[in-house]
Amino acid sequence: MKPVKVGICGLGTVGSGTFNVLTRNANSIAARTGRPIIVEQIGARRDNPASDTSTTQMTRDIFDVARNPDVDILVELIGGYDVAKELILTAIEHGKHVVTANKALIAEHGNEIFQAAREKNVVVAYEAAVAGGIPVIKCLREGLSGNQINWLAGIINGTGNFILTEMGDKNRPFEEVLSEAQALGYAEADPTFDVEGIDACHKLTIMAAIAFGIPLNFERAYTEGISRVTPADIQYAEELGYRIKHLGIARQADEGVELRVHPTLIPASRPLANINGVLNSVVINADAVGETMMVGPGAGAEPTASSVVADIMDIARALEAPQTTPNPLGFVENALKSTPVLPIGETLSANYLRIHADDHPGVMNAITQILSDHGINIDAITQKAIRESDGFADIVILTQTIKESTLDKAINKIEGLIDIQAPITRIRVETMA
Ligand SMILES: NC(=O)c1ccc[n+]([C@@H]2O[C@H](COP(=O)([O-])OP(=O)(O)OC[C@H]3O[C@@H](n4cnc5c(N)ncnc54)[C@H](O)[C@@H]3O)[C@@H](O)[C@H]2O)c1
Ligand SMILES: N[C@@H](CCO)C(=O)O
Ligand code: NA
Repeated sequence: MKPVKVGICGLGTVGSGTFNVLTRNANSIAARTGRPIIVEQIGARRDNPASDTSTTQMTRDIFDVARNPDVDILVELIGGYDVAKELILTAIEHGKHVVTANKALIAEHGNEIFQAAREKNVVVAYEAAVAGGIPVIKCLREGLSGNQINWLAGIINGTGNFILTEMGDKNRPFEEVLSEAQALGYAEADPTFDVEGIDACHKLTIMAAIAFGIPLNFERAYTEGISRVTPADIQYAEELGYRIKHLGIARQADEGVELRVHPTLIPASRPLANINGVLNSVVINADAVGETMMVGPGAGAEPTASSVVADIMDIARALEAPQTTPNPLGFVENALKSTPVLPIGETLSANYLRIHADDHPGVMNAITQILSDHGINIDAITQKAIRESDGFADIVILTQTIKESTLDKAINKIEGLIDIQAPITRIRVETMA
């Protein structure tokens, strides 16, 4: 049988993992797709000692791969924006199908790339872009396609979850854990994407588009990272029966869609609160199925390659039995809705507040008075022992559900009190996730 020919661009962590899985499992892959899949060419700046590519055609110019008439599927694993986008558009222009793990590119330029693919009747597949090895794109686009999705929430950055877990369990310093995540191949080329929530927001944007049938809306999503979460917050949350996780949340609300990424207090008994280390997990709540949860490795060479290879195999099967090219978001052309993404101020949630305050009579009263003036109910309030020689103590408050913009006003007022050290730490609480 005529083989399906793949060109891999980028031979780093994921590129090398993909080469290894494709070659190691070649027999079982062929048995499943009906055609052998071979790596026809690799575009890379240098060899990678993790892969034996000595018998594979190599080029230093990745655009050779995009133009190679023998390549059926181009696999983009170089990362980044400009060159990766040009590479993918060139491959599409040459009639090639594309597989990518590049969530940044899909979230920010996917609308344009998908349009180009539609015009050329080729597939752009990106399972590896969201939650690494967890087949969550397939789950949303195929397995749950008969449902109306109500909300989804996920731990979708392995590096961030690894850092929060190690800081909480072993009290390890932030920088040390980040360096370890980089050495293990989990972190993005620019690790601020992991730490400041940008990577998670890319993934959330992609999932929300498939879940709600809306275009990719990265620039409208709200993003907050984990860099301001302290070991004290982790400990106080624990004392109140919560864990702090970095979540991406997409919810269908009455007036639009909520899209937000931020540290979140989750009741310790909820499944997502117990997803630790580099593991990712996504909970999906939908009208017919109810609630489903997927868990698995969200980063790393072979877990990510597992998804890249599955996309290659799907395309190989489609080449064997041609059908209408599937829309990358799973909705037919022109069926995407223009549902607005709600500004963060319009969203509702309960909140954890940590207020560093001068420890003298009346402070607690002044704070609770401001909250009450804004109609904010308090679920719990405690003053912690004085931690520092300045005589200041932490006051920890759990509010009931309130509109974000109302709480912003109250926080602003509290930060204006003379006895308060600004800024106040605020972490949203989710009990459903
Ligand atoms: N590492 C993971 O766990 C993981 C998981 C999911 C998705 N991703 C995504 O996969 C992609 C690749 O990530 P990675 O971790 O393998 O990165 P990496 O840095 O390990 O590999 C990228 C490789 O591409 C090469 N490259 C870059 N530009 C090139 C060019 N112009 N010509 C030739 N080679 C070029 C680099 O030299 C490097 O070897 C990124 O988009 C990333 O976001 C990574
Ligand atoms: N840097 C990403 C890689 C997987 O997308 C993470 O840590 O989750
Ligand atoms: Na995935």
